[in-house]
Amino acid sequence: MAVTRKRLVLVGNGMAGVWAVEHLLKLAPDSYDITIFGAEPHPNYNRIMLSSVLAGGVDMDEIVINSLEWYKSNHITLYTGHTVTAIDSVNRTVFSDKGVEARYDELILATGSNPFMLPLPGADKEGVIAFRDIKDCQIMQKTAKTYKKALVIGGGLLGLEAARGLLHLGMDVSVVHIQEYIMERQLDEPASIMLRKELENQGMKFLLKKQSEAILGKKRVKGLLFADGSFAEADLIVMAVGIKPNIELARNSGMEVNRGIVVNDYMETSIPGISAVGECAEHRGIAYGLVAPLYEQGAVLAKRLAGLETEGYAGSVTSTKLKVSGVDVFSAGQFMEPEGTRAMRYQDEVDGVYKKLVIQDDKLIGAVLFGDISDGAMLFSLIKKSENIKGKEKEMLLGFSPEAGSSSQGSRLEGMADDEIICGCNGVSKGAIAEAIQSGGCTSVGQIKACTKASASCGGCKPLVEGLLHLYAGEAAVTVKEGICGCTPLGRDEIVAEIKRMELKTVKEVMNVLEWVNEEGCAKCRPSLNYYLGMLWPEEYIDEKESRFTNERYHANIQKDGTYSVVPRIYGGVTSPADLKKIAEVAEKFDVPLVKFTGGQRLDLLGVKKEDLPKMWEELDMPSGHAYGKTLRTVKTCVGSTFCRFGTQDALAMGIRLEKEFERLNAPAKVKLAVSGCPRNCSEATIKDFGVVAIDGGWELHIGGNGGVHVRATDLLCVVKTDDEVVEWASAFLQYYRENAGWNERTAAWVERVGVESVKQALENREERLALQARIQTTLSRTTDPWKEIVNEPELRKNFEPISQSGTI
Ligand SMILES: Cc1cc2nc3c(=O)[nH]c(=O)nc-3n(C[C@H](O)[C@H](O)[C@H](O)COP(=O)(O)OP(=O)(O)OC[C@H]3O[C@@H](n4cnc5c(N)ncnc54)[C@H](O)[C@@H]3O)c2cc1C
Ligand SMILES: NC(=O)c1ccc[n+]([C@@H]2O[C@H](COP(=O)([O-])OP(=O)(O)OC[C@H]3O[C@@H](n4cnc5c(N)ncnc54)[C@H](O)[C@@H]3O)[C@@H](O)[C@H]2O)c1
Ligand code: SF4
Ligand code: FES
Repeated sequence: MAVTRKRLVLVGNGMAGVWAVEHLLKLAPDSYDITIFGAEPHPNYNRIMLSSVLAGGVDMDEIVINSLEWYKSNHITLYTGHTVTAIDSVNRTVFSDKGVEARYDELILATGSNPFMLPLPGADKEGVIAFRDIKDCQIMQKTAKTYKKALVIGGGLLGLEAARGLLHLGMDVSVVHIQEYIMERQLDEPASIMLRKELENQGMKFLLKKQSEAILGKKRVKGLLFADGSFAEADLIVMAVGIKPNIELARNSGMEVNRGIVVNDYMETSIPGISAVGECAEHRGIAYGLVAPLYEQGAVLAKRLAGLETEGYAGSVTSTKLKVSGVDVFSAGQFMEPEGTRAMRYQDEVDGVYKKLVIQDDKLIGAVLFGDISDGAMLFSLIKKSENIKGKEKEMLLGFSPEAGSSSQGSRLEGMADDEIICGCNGVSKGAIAEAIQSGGCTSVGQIKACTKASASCGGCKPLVEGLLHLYAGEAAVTVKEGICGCTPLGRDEIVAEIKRMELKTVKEVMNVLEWVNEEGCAKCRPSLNYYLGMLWPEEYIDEKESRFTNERYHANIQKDGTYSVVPRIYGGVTSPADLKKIAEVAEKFDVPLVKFTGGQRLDLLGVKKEDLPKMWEELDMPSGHAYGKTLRTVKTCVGSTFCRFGTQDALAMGIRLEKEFERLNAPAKVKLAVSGCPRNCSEATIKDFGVVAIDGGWELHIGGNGGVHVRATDLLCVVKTDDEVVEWASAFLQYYRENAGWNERTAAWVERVGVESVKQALENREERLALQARIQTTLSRTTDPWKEIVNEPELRKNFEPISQSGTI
């Protein structure tokens, strides 16, 4: 006997509704005759990816999720370009604006949201648009061909992604934001400031604390007037100031509505037979504006419509990732430290990294990451699981260690339930990915992406997808080599080789010739190119100061309160009464709040105002200790044979000689040395990048050590007899590291990656060593003391003057 199918009508051919239908078809393929109405003239597409279309990463035809063929093969009647204008819930019928009527047994409303348009005088002028659909995207692409100036109102996720896209299209873009800092709904102040600076580096401008008052122009927009009387020119205004759920149809049909269409845990509205899902739905007082919740809602709805048991929808914890190439920002859960919570922060201005974790009752409830978001997906999973994290807080803040990380991540992934969502953007569960690997034969992230769509949108889930690949494919997993950042598919070695081969001499030239995706580059590639060019062309390359981080630009370490610390060089940790007096006098004169000995045997003057830096350096008249940059930091020594009864060699003289030899050396990452006068090793030389330990009749030379978060003991490189040999080997090692490591790669990670044997082999031939030594000498001969340079150069001193209102720290 033929089964009678029920009639299912979906209003809204967008991501939420069609996903629920797709899921239903999997659970109960023969239960319903399905009709879909969509106001837009397209099949269902990935709205998220409009940002990537605008920014040039993806073509419009690549963002279609369900082709017309899909609707056909699933026997779905599709009415595109039809807006449903009325529902007769008594006779269970819907009516479209083009005269189509459709009867239903079950009706799903998935009408999404409308962009909120500020009701400003002049908002109806030509050139004033939102950013919500394909049409808006096409208008922006067309406008950029003839017009120059764009204003984006709203510095939230959407506004910033729109602004980045418009920059890519060649427009001059300013973001008008009502608050003091951007993305305040997702970020705290430090992360927001770091983000703004990075976007400014990419060419975006900001008008902060601006209340828009009127849009000026005749037929077409000419500019925007602000409440403070100021004015900004514009040929295009994009409003991105939030969204409001599209509830008109529901309201007019007598359904209970609030901000959204009110639904219960089973996505049922107040009228029997009518459900709502996605951005239009309000569940327990929340109407979401992201895709991840709609997959969770859609799964519950599909189960119920399929007649299966479901626990119901309990609400979603959300995370966001800004989709701007070259900028890594992540935010999840409650990031603003509500009462009864404690926060842990990590800020590294040298590498441009900021992390904040918010903890309540030993559970992670929120996180903000900037610069390094590789742990975002893992942290988000912990937030969702509400797992007890006592004792693991530091590991989480400082990053799941690369060595231990794979195994600890592996066990975490193993412990995840099969239905846990790994890719929030595309609703892909752990089980679906595992199946793609185990049954589908996927052996790379690319194949998993093609097979399941996981990692195809914002890319935030990629570390987890990679983790699952390694977990289930083991040695068969193919890790595809990645570019140094989102601006290029080229890796470090290819870039260095091309710079050499084509004799590229400036950062801009490298970006142009090697076809960077972002013309301006990003916080990762700009400083690394600056380093590679300086390393390859030491005699002609002029360092690009703007490619360096704050600390290296100001030659002082920025502190959490925005002041700086000053560390003069004290060779080998040996000072004199005269120098100590000078330091004390300067500290007193400039009211330095704290004077402290560092772990590297120097004196740190903390809490110095930026404008005082040049005057202090002038009065100190000592070389910079480079306590801030990717360069030689300190050479720690013990007293050695000069005073110690165990000492076999003069560790002090050796330490001072090495520090004088290599001070100011530019390196891929910071470099620390130490010299001990006997194997008791009081200067801890075996956790330094280059450690020298005296033995009877000579020196042991050690490499690749590290203290800090991921402690690594050194490997023994060789044993030498004379002091000159120590310097020769140290020179050769440091230059070989400079020429072969990736930017920002400490010697410990580098030695681990390439293997100590390969380093030994590269250095064993004396001729090679001398050639390396000659090259490091060339580099060192070009360096100057940065403090002196600034003290003697009035133009450079100006950079330290107090900042203007829109200036940066
Ligand atoms: C540019 C952009 C980038 C985004 N990036 C992200 C991101 O990175 N991550 C993230 O999580 N979220 C992102 N979002 C948000 C995400 O796209 C939405 O959360 C998601 O699309 C909501 O899906 P929905 O189906 O509820 O609504 P929609 O996608 O808006 O779909 C609703 C559909 O219903 C149609 N419709 C409305 N009323 C009627 C009617 N009466 N009759 C017929 N059809 C009707 C509409 O035309 C629309 O096509 C982004 C949004 C935009 C605009
Ligand atoms: N990467 C992503 O996850 C992503 C990307 C794009 C859009 N989206 C989603 O799309 C939706 C829309 O994004 P959105 O950024 O418009 O919404 P939003 O509500 O997140 O941000 C709007 C921003 O506009 C600012 N604003 C409000 N009124 C203003 C005014 N008069 N002048 C200047 N600024 C003003 C607010 O302070 C806020 O920061 C959101 O739900 C968002 O989550 C997500
Ligand atoms: S390392 Fe040896 S020489 Fe140096 S202080 Fe310690 S015991 Fe003395
Ligand atoms: S979470 Fe965005 S692509 Fe997977």
